Amino acid sequence: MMTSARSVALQTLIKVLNNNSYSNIVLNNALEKSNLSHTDKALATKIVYGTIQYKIYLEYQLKPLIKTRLKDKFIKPLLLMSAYQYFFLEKVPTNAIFDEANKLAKSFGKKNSGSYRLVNGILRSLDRRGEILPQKQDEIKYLSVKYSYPEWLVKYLIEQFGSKTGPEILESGNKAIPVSIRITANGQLQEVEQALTKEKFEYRLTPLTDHNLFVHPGQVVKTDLFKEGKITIQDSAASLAVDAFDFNGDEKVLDACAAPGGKTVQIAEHLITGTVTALDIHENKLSLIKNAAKRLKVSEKVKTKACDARLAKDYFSQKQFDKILVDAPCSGLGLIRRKPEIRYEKSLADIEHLSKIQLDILNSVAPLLVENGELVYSTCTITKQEDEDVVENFLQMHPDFELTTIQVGNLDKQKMVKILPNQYDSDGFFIAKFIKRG
Ligand SMILES: C[S@@+](CC[C@H](N)C(=O)[O-])C[C@H]1O[C@@H](n2cnc3c(N)ncnc32)[C@H](O)[C@@H]1O
Repeated sequence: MMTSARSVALQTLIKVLNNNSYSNIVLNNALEKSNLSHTDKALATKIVYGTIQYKIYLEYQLKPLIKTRLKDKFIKPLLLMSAYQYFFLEKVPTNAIFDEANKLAKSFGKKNSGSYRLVNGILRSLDRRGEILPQKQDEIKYLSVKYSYPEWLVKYLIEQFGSKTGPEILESGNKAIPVSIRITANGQLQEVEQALTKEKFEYRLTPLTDHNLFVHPGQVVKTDLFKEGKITIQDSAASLAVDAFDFNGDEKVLDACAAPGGKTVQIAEHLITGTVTALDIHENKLSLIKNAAKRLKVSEKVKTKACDARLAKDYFSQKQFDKILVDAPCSGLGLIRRKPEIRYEKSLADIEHLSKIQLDILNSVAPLLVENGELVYSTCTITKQEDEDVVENFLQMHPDFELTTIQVGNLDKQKMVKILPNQYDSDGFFIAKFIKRG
């Protein structure tokens, strides 16, 4: 079988769309096995993620044109990825897309199966007809197809954020992601800027913080700056959660949901004699935290432990920690730009279920905090149930805790920080800070 960017994309999409395999794992395996050039790998990646991202839109375009049952399991993924290129890759000429689709249909299909003619016919009809969208009056259906999100999620975001911001959030989830790096305590802005310039990276400060830069191209992991722990990859909004603490440097800190350790190391950078205990429910993820700590040269300040944070109160004594971070497991709806599948995988039931876990974790760690200690709660989602409602429920259950205002990064002082993904070229993120009063 031939190996080309599109054949790798098709093999990947067959597994992802038919078997629900994880796109990043299947794609990385396929790319590693291939001998594609850097440019072809980039094209295969774009086609795979773009097709998944726009699946609802593409299915809507193709459905009226598919008049027979598609027996071969490669046909639907091939039609979807061809339609993706047709509608979204402006630089690729239509004939090239269709010729490639024909070649793939011939090579993936059984001999004399007619798949090739079927694919060719459907794509030619698509070209004759062009884009279709539902009536604008049917707002939910229209936005669902236009931006390719399930209808429940469109409805949910419109209800929460209104008819202006809701669609802006949907649109932002389809935009390309600029890679954000954080300059660590080992680096200095000027030094990092000089090294990036020397290595021909473009960069600019992020609007949210002065310690994060957007860099292009994003492959900074091979630079000495990264290897020496002077920079790390971290979203600018996510980097604000740790900024919400007021550190002295001698604190005992608990990071209750820590892997892969992005915030654990950030906490450790603020500590001189203090330590941070990093928990994660998945033991196999602890090595990620240890590796991050080693690279950032903070290993001696970081302890790791496999532990369900809902049971933390059984493992640690009361008032043992001066500061606690709960960067909770969440629906991740602030990360849609990075993870195209999230929009199809999550449901309202998941949001409800996660909000219970979040509250359980907060309840479990609350007794471990000293009087006047700081508890920061953060999520990379934007749902009220997982953000503001969890805060409110926690406050009701713990009259000894009070919500305190936060001033982080370049944002004004506010009661709780809610960053929407359409605002600052960052992930959607939420931060609340409590002080424990006696
Ligand atoms: C949002 S991620 C944390 C990201 C991390 N703080 C960072 O900045 O790199 C949430 C983490 O919580 C872990 N987790 C999920 N449920 C947990 C639980 N009950 N107790 C502890 N960790 C949990 C997940 O394995 C995941 O690694």
